[in-house]
Amino acid sequence: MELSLIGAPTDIGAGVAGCRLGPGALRVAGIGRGLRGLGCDVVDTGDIDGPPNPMTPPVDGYRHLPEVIAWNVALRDAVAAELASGRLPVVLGGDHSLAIGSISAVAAHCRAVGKKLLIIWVDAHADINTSAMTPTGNIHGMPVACLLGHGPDELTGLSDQRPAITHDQIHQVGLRSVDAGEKRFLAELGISVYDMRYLDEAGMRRAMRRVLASVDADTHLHLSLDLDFVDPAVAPGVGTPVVGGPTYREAQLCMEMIADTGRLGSLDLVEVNPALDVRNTTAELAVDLVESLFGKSTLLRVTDLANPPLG
Ligand SMILES: NC(=[NH2+])NCCC[C@H](N)C(=O)O
Ligand SMILES: [Mn+2]
Ligand SMILES: [Mn+2]
Repeated sequence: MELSLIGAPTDIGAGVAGCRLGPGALRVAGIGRGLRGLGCDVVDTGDIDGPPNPMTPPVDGYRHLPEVIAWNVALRDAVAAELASGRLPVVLGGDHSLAIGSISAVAAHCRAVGKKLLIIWVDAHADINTSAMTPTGNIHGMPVACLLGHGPDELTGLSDQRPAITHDQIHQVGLRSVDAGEKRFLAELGISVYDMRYLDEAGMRRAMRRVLASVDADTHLHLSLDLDFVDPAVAPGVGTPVVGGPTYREAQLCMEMIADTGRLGSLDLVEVNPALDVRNTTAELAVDLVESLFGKSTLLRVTDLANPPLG
């Protein structure tokens, strides 16, 4: 597997500063070393560049819109370049607004090469706010809406077509903090959601079996991993923690089941906030999860799409 790490050191879309330090923390936690240890060919392309965070209040429902656009254009181009050279991009965020640029590039690439794109959005939040319904103006709460075509033109138009993706190309897993407007919008759009109630009742395994049911040899899986997905007792270094998340083991199972498909094509690692963390715990957790995602397992397991564990 040939991977490219792309650092995006910004918290431009978040309400709390700190995840601009995420790429450095993930490197210190050994993301490159961990992946090389699994036999991956890893190139660290360094950090992309963008405007500083002015920490100003929202204007017309968006905080830092021009700066969010600039970061996402730069990231879109960096992700597109790695995909074009046949490498799997691993975005080291940065806040979750970066998924707009990252997934816009991935969606265009999949159309160009004739692959089916499926996005697994693993998060405590739905991130599907619009300027009309956002309680904060923070654009890290809006990337899913933008990718589906609901948002400012500069953010909905970053792919080869608008919208970048359709509602049937995304599954959301782990949700437990969804704003009132977002609840209505998710239902109206018919988005596939495996919230904590579902995970409590059916378990991570059954949820992921459903998420991955349509995956075949032509599928490109994109994982957008917001570290606030995991319970804050395990992942304290995030800007918008929500109690009652998946355990370490449940998060690992989610990653292992994605790994088993062999179809992971791109990855966002976002919302690690070292300024709020405890001894880099959350970045180290992220590296652990990523290792599982790229095939680390306790035993030698032989798995394939037609023959998944436990049938
Ligand atoms: N990527 C995130 N951590 N998003 C948190 C969003 C929180 C809240 N729903 C908002 O729109 O402000
Ligand atoms: Mn979140
Ligand atoms: Mn998020």
